[in-house]
Amino acid sequence: MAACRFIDFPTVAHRVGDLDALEKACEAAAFGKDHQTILDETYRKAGKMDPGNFMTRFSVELTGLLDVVRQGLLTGAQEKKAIDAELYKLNLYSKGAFFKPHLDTPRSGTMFGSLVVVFPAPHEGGELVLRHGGQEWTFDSARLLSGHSDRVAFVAFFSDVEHEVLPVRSGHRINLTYNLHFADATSPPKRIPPPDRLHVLQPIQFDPAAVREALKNFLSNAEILPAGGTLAFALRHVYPIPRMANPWDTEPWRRFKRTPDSDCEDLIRSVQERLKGSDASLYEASQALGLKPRIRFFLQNNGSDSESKDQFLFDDLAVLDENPHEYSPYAIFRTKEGLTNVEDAKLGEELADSSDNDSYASSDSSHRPARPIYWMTPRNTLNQTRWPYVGYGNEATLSSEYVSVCLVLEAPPLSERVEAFAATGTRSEVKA
Ligand SMILES: O=C(O)CCC(=O)C(=O)O
Ligand SMILES: [Fe+2]
Repeated sequence: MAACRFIDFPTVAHRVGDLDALEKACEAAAFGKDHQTILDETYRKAGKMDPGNFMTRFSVELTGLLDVVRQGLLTGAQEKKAIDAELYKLNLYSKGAFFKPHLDTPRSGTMFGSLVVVFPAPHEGGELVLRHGGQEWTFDSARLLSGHSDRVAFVAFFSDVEHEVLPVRSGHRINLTYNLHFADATSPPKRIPPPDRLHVLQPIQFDPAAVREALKNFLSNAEILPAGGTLAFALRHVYPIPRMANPWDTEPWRRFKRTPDSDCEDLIRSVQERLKGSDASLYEASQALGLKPRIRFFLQNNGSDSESKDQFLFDDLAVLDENPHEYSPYAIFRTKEGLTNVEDAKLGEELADSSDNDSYASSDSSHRPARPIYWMTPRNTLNQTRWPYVGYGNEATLSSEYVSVCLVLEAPPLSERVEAFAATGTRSEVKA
């Protein structure tokens, strides 16, 4: 059994002897790859200590940091939810240590992000570079902490943000990492206010008021879908959508399987309740504008014949008999009820459209015209699950079906929506 130690970070950070002792006490850090934990110094070179092997007086709750993180990362209903920071590791990077680009794999359905708190041991280099959606940010703890022995530097990010620690050039970079979870709904949020004069800056897409204005201006433009239409937005963050390793492995979906007499977890609702960051802002902004946003499943197919290229939006998984064969993805998703057959369309090239949902919804989707949908943010694979199947045409070919979740808005015709926007408070002007 490993010996337990008491670590006082602010002092250890400044006493060279303590730092050396800490370094010796750390183990080489491994990392997770393909469900295995491996040690590879070309990928990650750092020391680590597991939380069972040390104690510290530093409390992420008592510093008010959890509240700051909640306000900075979460919006809308999410922001009011209690979150927990689960201490994950102590990391120590000495000269030459680094950690190559990776994602922190969520370890449960409640985990949504990571928090890194860096202590004021002098160091140079060791920048944490974060990447998401083609953008890049640098968290330079060395610069933030330089000359301050009474500070910690922190960064929090969602689980779909790739990150990397650049090599430390001198000194020691010591941090604690935490897994961020949504806490059990029954436990009230820990209300510890952030310290005074601590300002949290939010990117604009996290601000529901700014998103609402942008969406309102866009839809007030008389050239945009004057007859109304369906707008779809890919979600920008990762939600716990079960993945299917192979077509026979439907176990991950079992808890969403509906039978005539058993209730099950509602996947759409659980995604909607977990919306975060810009996804939550968009949902909230659309609601505030009276646009009735919906999280829906989007199913597509890469088969070669035209029928199998069909795309659908739907809301619910199938109600199935208690028959083991019915666990097939085909049975789970092809509900054949409430499917809306859709096809990609481009703004400015709209067909005579109708905001009447029912004319496109059908129990026999192949004989109805496809409803045009306008993708406002490019489709991505963040919340997609895929399974292969053998398609039969002239020859048997291997095809795939994909299901993802997205946010869908039905824009009413121009005059109606402008009227609705006016009723939501602020005036909007129709731009010709
Ligand atoms: O040391 C850091 O800043 C990040 C560590 C990290 O990415 C991890 O432990 O997964
Ligand atoms: Fe990480």
